Amino acid sequence: MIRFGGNLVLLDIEGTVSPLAFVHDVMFPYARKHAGAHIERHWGAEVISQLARDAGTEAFATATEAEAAVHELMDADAKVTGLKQLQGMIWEEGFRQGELRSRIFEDVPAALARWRREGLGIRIYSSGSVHAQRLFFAHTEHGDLTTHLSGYHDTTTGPKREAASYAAIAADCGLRPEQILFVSDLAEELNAARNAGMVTALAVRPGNKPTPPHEHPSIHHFSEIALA
Ligand SMILES: CSCCC(=O)C(=O)COP(=O)(O)O
Ligand SMILES: [Mg+2]
Repeated sequence: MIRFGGNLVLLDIEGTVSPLAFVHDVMFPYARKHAGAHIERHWGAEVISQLARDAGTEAFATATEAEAAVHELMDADAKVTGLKQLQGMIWEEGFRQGELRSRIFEDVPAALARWRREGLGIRIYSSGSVHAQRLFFAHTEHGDLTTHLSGYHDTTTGPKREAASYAAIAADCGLRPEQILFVSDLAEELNAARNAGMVTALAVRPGNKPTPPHEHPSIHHFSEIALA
């Protein structure tokens, strides 16, 4: 049990709120399958230029070349801004057409409601774009959960393994880092958050990869987070 005396819970998505398998076996394949057609429809858009920068080139000569770059970046599970924005745009179509519905762990809706009742702010920090995060929480198997959330952060704030990103989030929240509890499945992200001064907890969820030795308290269920 974690007794938290602060003001805001900051949550990662993959491996914390949602099973790793859902993101990797449903959402990523959906983006991969529709990338080519999406790139062709949005040829010339800023997201394609950003994608080219992510891929280390000035510009793509053809949509086929851009699609190949998407596949290569996705093979490496690259958490880069252009790819994440493009994925978000593709998922938007899936969510709106009812082909995608976010799978989240059973304890999440009740915990979000309880924390909000108790006066805690709840924000998300994920590599997925803010646009994708909003869609993800608006279309869950448990309904629209966005009413519980007070803010969203993605890689445009900074990489998730750098302390400066967490300092920037705290500043954006108008809070000191120690007033924020960050929950993630990755020790590297938690180390960065702790280096910025945040309180941390490792989410141990079914299907997560084993975590190397670390010094963060572990939780298996969000009911293990209680107000001090
Ligand atoms: C909006 S759900 C998709 C999440 C995503 O694209 C991703 O890479 C997962 O990263 P996280 O930081 O949530 O572990
Ligand atoms: Mg994660």
